[in-house]
Amino acid sequence: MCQNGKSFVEITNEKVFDSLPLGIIITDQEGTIALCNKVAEELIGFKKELIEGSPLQDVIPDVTLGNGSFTRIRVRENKSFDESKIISAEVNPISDESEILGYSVVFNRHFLQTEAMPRLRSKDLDRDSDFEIADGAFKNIIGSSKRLLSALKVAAKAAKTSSTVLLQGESGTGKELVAEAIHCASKRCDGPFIKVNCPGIPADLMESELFGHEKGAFTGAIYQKIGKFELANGGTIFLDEIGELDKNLQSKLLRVLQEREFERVGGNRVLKTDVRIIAATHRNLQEMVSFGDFREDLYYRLNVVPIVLPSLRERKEDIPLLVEHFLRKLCIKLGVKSKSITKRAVESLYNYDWPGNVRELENIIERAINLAETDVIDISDLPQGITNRTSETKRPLINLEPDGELASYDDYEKAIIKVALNKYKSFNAAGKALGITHKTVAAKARRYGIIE
Ligand SMILES: Nc1ncnc2c1ncn2[C@@H]1O[C@H](COP(=O)(O)OP(=O)(O)OP(=O)(O)O)[C@@H](O)[C@H]1O
Repeated sequence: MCQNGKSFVEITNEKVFDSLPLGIIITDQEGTIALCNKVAEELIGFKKELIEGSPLQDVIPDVTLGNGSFTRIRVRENKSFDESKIISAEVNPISDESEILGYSVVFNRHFLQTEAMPRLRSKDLDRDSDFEIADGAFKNIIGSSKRLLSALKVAAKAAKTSSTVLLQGESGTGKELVAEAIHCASKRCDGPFIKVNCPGIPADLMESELFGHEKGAFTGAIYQKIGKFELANGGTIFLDEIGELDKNLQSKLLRVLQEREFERVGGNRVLKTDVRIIAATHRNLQEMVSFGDFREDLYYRLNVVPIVLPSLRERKEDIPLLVEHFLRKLCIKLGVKSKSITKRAVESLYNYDWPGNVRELENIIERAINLAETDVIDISDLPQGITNRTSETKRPLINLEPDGELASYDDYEKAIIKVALNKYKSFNAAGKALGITHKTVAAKARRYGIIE
C-alpha cells in the first residue's frame, strides 16, 4: 500500500500509461484507436478524447498494421515546416495464443531526421511592406518567378485572416504545399491541419468521413466515428479536389460554410466547428457551375480568396532553383552523397513542357539520383521523353490521326485561345470567332498565362 491508500496496481493502471516516456497508441483488431497516452497526444498533436474511436489511419495516414512495421511520422515544430521532424513509429500486434486482439503503436521523442528547408532567396523577392514571404511558413515553397510570387503574396495575406481560400491550379503545382503554408502562417497554426482527398473516398462513405457517424448509424458502423470537420476543430481543413464532391454533399458542405455546424450521420446533436476551410481543385469550377455540376452558392462561398497557382511551364525560370532544391532534399532523403547536375541536363529540363508540374520534376530528379553512376547527373540520366523533346522539331499540337499522340485538353484550349487572340486582337472578336463570350476568352487567356 502507498501512503495515500491506493494500491500499487491502481496507481499503475491510472498513471503508468501516461507517464511512460514513449508515445503509445493501442488499437483494436480493426485498427480503431482504443487508448492513447499523453506523449502520443503531444507528438501527434491531437487530444485523445478526439481520436479514441477513430481509425488509426485517420491520425497517421501512412500506417500499416503489421508485425513490427515501421511508419515515419512528420511532426510539425513551432510555426512552420521549416524544421519539420520525422519520427518513427513501430506497430506490433497484441495477441493471445491464437488471435490478434489489437495493435500497439509506439514512438519516442527521438527524431530520425530534421528536414531543413532551403530559403527562398530574399534578393529574388519583391516585397510589400506587410508581406514577409521569406519568413516562416512559406520558406519551403521554392521559386522566384513573378507569377508564383504574386500567388504567394495573396496566400500570405489570406493567412492573416480566417477567410475561406480556393486554390486552383493543375495537378502537382503545389496546392497542398500552399494550403499547409497558409495554415502554418495563421493563428490556427497550433491546431490541426486535416486533409480530405475528395476523389479518394467512395461517395457513400464521404458523409461519415467529413461529419462522422454514431454507432449503429448504418450496417458496419460498429463504433462512433469522429469526422474530419470535428478533428479539424481549432485548425484548418483542406478539401482537395473539391470539384469531385457529389451534389448531395455539396449541400451539406454549404451548411457548414454558412452556419459552421453539422450533425454526425445517424446523430441528432448539432455540433459546432471552428475551422478555416481551404479547398483546392484542378478543374474550372466556374465552368462546372455553368454546366450545373457544381452548386453556384457553394462556389461563391468557397471562392472568397481565390488563388491560382501557375503551372510549371508558365514559370520555367524557376526550374533551376527547383532542381537545386530537389537535388539537395532528395540526396538527404535517399541517404546518398550530394550530387550536382550538368548545364545541358538543366537545359533539357527547361525545354520540357511539364504536364505533371513540380511533382513530375521532383520524381524525375529522384529517378536521376538513383540512376546516375557518378556524382554528376547528365542528360543520359533523364528519361527519353524529356531529352527527345529538346531536339524535337516543332510538331503540330493537334494530330487527329488514329495513332497520333494526344495533348491534354488544356494544351489544346491554350493553343486555340492564343491563335484566336493573335488573329483577332480583341477578346470580343476572338470570342465571336470561337463561339464563346469575351469574358470567357479573357478568363482563359489569364488562366493560361497568355495575358497578365
Ligand atoms: N514551389 C514548390 N517548391 C517546392 N516543392 C514543391 C513546389 N510546388 C510543389 N512542390 C512539391 O511537388 C509535389 C506536389 O505538390 P502538391 O501535392 O502540393 O501539389 P498539388 O497541386 O496539391 O497536386 P494535386 O492536385 O495532384 O494534389 C510535392 O512533393 C510538393 O512538395
